[in-house]
Formats: sequence, C-alpha cells, structure tokens
Amino acid sequence: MATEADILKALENLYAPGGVSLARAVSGINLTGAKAFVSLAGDPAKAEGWEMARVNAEKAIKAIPGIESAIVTLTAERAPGAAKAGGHDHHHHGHSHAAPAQPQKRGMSATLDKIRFIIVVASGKGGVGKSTTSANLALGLAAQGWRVGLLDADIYGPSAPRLFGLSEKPKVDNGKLVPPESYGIKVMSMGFLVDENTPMVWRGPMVAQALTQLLNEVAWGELDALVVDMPPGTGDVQLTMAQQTPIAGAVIVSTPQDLALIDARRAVAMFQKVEAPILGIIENMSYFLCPHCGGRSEIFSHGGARHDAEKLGVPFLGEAPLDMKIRETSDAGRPVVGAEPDSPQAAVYLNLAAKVKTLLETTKQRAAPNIVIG
Ligand SMILES: Nc1ncnc2c1ncn2[C@@H]1O[C@H](COP(=O)(O)OP(=O)(O)OP(=O)(O)O)[C@@H](O)[C@H]1O
Repeated sequence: MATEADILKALENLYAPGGVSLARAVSGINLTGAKAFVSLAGDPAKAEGWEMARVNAEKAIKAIPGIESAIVTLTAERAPGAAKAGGHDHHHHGHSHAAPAQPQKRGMSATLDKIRFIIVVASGKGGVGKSTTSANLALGLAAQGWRVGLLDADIYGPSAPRLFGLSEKPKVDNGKLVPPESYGIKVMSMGFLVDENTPMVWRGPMVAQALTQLLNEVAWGELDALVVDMPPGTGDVQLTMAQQTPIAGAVIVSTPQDLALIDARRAVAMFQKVEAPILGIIENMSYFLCPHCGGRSEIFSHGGARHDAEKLGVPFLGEAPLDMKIRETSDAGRPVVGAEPDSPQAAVYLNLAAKVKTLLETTKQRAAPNIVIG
C-alpha cells in the first residue's frame, strides 16, 4: 500500500515556479486506501506555472504503485516564497500561518461564487447537538425551496455520514468530489475522506486547510445555502476556519446549562472578532418533551440562552426540545425534518430555518462583500 512518504518522494524531483521542490509545497495529504488527495500551497501571482506543477504532480502521484486516483489542488494559503523559507515543513504542526483573508478568499471564489449563503453552525463545546441542529436546519431550508448543501467540517468527530445514513465514499468527477445526496441535501464530510480508524494527520492549521479544500474541491453546483457544521470549540483552529470561510451568517448552538452558555459566549466573541454576521443563538435540549404523555418539563433552568442572547445583543433564534424522536431519527440516519416533516419536532426546525432564511435575505447587503471577491 502506498504511503504519504511515497507521495512526498514522487514530488521530490518535480519543481514549482521559482525552483522549489514540489515536495516542499505540500500543505496537506489525505490518503485513503488507493485514493490520494494532496494540496499544494502556491503563489496566486504565478497561477499558470503552478497549474502546470499541479498537473505534473497529479501524474506523478497516479503513477505510484498502489494509487488509483489522485487529486491535487492548489491553495493560496502561504505567502509567496514561504514554501522556500519553510524548509522541511510539509507538516506544519503547530505552526500558525493565518494568511491575510483576501488572497485566501480569492483562491476560493471559483466554486464559492455559485453558493449564495454560507452558514456556519458552531458551538462553544462538544456534544450540545450542533450536528443534529445543522442537519435539520439544512433540511428545513430545503423544505422552503432552497437548494442546500451540508459540509461537515468536524474533522475530530464527523457525524454527517451517520446523520444522513451515507457510507459510500464520494465519487470524483472532473477532478472534483461529487457530494452524495440524502433527502435532497448535498452532503460532504471529513468522515468520507478520513477512515474512522486512521489516526488524524491533520491538526492545527491543517484542519483549516482541509476545510478550504472541502469548500473548493467539491462539485457543489448552484446552492442557495451551504450549512457548515464546524468542529466544536473556539480555539485557534476554529478561529482560522471562521476567518477563511466567507461567512454569510453564523448560528451558535448552546444547551441551557450555564457552562454551555459561557462557552456559547466565547463562540459569539469569536465571530465578532472576525466580523462575521451572527444570525443568532439556538438553545438545544431546551426542555424535555415526554414521548408518553407529550408533557413538557423544564429540566434545566430553561431560557438561559434567550437571556444570554439578549445580553450579548445577538438574536435568539429559538429552542429545540430534548426529545427521543430527535435523537432516534438522527442516530438512525433519518433526520427528523427529512423523515417526518409533519411531526411537531420537525416544525421546531422548520420555524428556525424560516427565521434563518429571512435573516439571511435581509442581511444580504452585509454578506455580499464577503462572498464576491474583488
Ligand atoms: N434536541 C435533541 N434531543 C435529543 N437528542 C439530541 C438532541 N440534539 C442532539 N441530540 C443527541 O445528542 C447527541 C449529540 O448530538 P450531536 O452529535 O448533534 O452533537 P454535537 O454538538 O455535534 O456533538 P460533537 O461536538 O461531539 O460533534 C446525539 O446522539 C444526538 O442524537
């Protein structure tokens, strides 16, 4: 079986514009079985030369015994010349190289200008139901006639394949990954590209890099909305991702407990820092809906998120109950809005989606400069 080292070796004697060995320009490798997905960081000012280098790299990688398909992509993440200065740094662990936002966005424009709104769903900590909310929000937007994609960027715990009942690896067409569809949503996940049993090789800045790739190298087609399920937390990685994604609006998911709310406040602060419009906070597991009697119990001191949102000057979008059906349908790969659109549980998300849609349409003027690249 081919290894990452084989790929680097194959690129060793190929050269990029400026005479740098292509092996040194590698900014990410994802090898799943016989499929290689490699990114090269290049100077956008020398696009033609880099395109030739990219094609040569693809040929060289395909020629490695044990590799059946290779996709090589170019990113404009590093400043010109940085590859040379970086030395043997193709893994970049712990090295922060937050690029100025503009060149990055320029690199991403070709695919992304067909996407009207990129919505990121974030949470201050894990396990608050961010992925469940993302999936049902995406379905709720689709129910209102929008063409919707979902990008599961949670590289540490991808959940979209489980939530949407998808297990096959995406096909490649014309050098782009084709997102499989479920309930009319185009779904792409880190989980499709990274074998569950493979230890993660992407860490730190590499995660942001991976997001850039997934945004760019996927044949999303024309979309009204792409819902991005972010990794939980508000560390450097999330900050970089937030910076690199042309966000039309951020949705923050929180549970009612105080601790989660403190984390949610951090998430709000993170988006404020990168000047991304915050659509609002959703309180998940807000109250308990009894599957037997239909009664409603306020297990936690419900309403904390509404209160917090008010204090932070961020809209409160609504609340979703802690509910057996929401969990069961999610865990069975049939999210409730897709599988049981007429249920009261689905109604909760349809309402949330309607609010999000209205907010996006009315904040369009503000979002536009983030998406249109000049
Ligand atoms: N409103 C809800 N009612 C009942 N169960 C829920 C609800 N929201 C989420 N869950 C369940 O809680 C668990 C965690 O949810 P989910 O995977 O969506 O959280 P997450 O914040 O994305 O987690 P992580 O950060 O670990 O990826 C899942 O089993 C999910 O089915």
